[in-house]
Amino acid sequence: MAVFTSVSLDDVQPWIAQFPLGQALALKGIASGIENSNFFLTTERGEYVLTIFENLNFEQLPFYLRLMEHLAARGVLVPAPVPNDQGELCVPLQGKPAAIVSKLEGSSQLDPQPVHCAAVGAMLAKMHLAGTDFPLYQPNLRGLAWWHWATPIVLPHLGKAEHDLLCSEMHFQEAFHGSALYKRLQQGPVHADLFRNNVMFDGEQLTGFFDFYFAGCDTWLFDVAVTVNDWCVDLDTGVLDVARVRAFLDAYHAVRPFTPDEQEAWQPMLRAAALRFWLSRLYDLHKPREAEMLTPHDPAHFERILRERIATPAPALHA
Ligand SMILES: Nc1ncnc2c1ncn2[C@@H]1O[C@H](COP(=O)(O)OP(=O)(O)O)[C@@H](O)[C@H]1O
Ligand SMILES: N[C@@H](CCOP(=O)(O)O)C(=O)O
Repeated sequence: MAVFTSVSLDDVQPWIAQFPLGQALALKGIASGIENSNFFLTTERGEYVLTIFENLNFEQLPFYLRLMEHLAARGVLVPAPVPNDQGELCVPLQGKPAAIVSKLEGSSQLDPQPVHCAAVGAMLAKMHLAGTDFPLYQPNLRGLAWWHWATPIVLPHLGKAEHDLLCSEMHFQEAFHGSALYKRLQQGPVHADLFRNNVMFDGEQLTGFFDFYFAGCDTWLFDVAVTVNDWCVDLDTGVLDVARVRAFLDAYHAVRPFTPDEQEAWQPMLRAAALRFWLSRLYDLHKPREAEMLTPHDPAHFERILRERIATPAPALHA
C-alpha cells in the first residue's frame, strides 16, 4: 500500500483545471512505492502520474521537479513535470504538495542482462552531461554529513562484527572524501538512487529514469557506483557480474569518458556507495518512521556488498 493520502476523481476535477490537460477521466492508486501517494491519472490529453508528497515540502521540491524538467528538455528520458497556468510544478492538493508528471511506458527490469545495463549506463552519462548547466543546488542529503549523523544512532544496535566494519569504513571514507583526489572528481546533479526499481524498460528499450527524490549534487562517480552496485550485482552474493559491469561502464564511457582521477577513485567509491545504502537500511530498520516504511529493505544485502568490495577489486572503469 502506498496511498497515504486518499483522493478521488471528484477531488481532482476542480484542481486539474489549472493544468493544460483537459478533464480528468480516471484516477487509480499505485500500490508500490514507500514514500509518497502515487496515482495513474488519465486525462483528455493522455496518461500521467499524480504524486502527493508525504514528506517533502514546498521549499524542497523545486530542486527535484526543476531538475526533471531540465533533463527532460534536454532529451534525457525522465518524467516531465507539467506546469500549471502559473508555471508552477508543485501545487497543494489535500493540503499537501502535489505534482503531475508524464507517465513512462513499460515496467521495471528486475533481472537485468548486459543489454539493459548498457542502456542504463549510456542514459546515466547523458543525464550527467545534461545536468551541467542546471542552476539549482542541493547537496546529496544522504552524503557523508548524513552518514556522520546516522552512524552513532545505529551503532548501539549492531553486533561486534558490524560495529567494527561500520567504524572502520567510516574512517576510510572520511580519509577518501578529504583527499585531493576526491576533490578533483567531477560533480553535478546525480540521481543517487538509480536502482532497478527506478528505471522503466519496454523490452530492451529503456523508457526512463524516475523517483528523483534522493537526487542532489555529488560526484558523478558516486552515481555510477550506486547504479553498478545494484544493476550489475548477483543479488545472493553481492559479487559483481563482469559482463554486466563491462556493458554498463563501456556504454557510459562512450558517452562521457571517465577521467584518470575517476579510475583511481573507483574502488573506494564503490565502497562509499555500498556504505550509503547499508547505513540507510540500518537506520530505517532500527528507527522506522510511522507508516511509510512498511517493509524495511534488508541491510545485510549491502553489508555483504561492502565486504565484497573491500575484499575483491571490481573491474576497472575502462581499459
Ligand atoms: N513517471 C512514472 N511513470 C510510470 N510509472 C511511475 C512513474 N512514477 C512512478 N511510477 C510508478 O509508481 C511506483 C511508485 O513510485 P516511486 O517513485 O517508487 O514511489 P515512492 O516515491 O513512494 O517510493 C513505481 O514503482 C512505478 O510503478
Ligand atoms: N533504493 C533504496 C531505498 C529507496 O527506495 P525507493 O523505492 O524510493 O528507491 C534501497 O534499496 O535501500
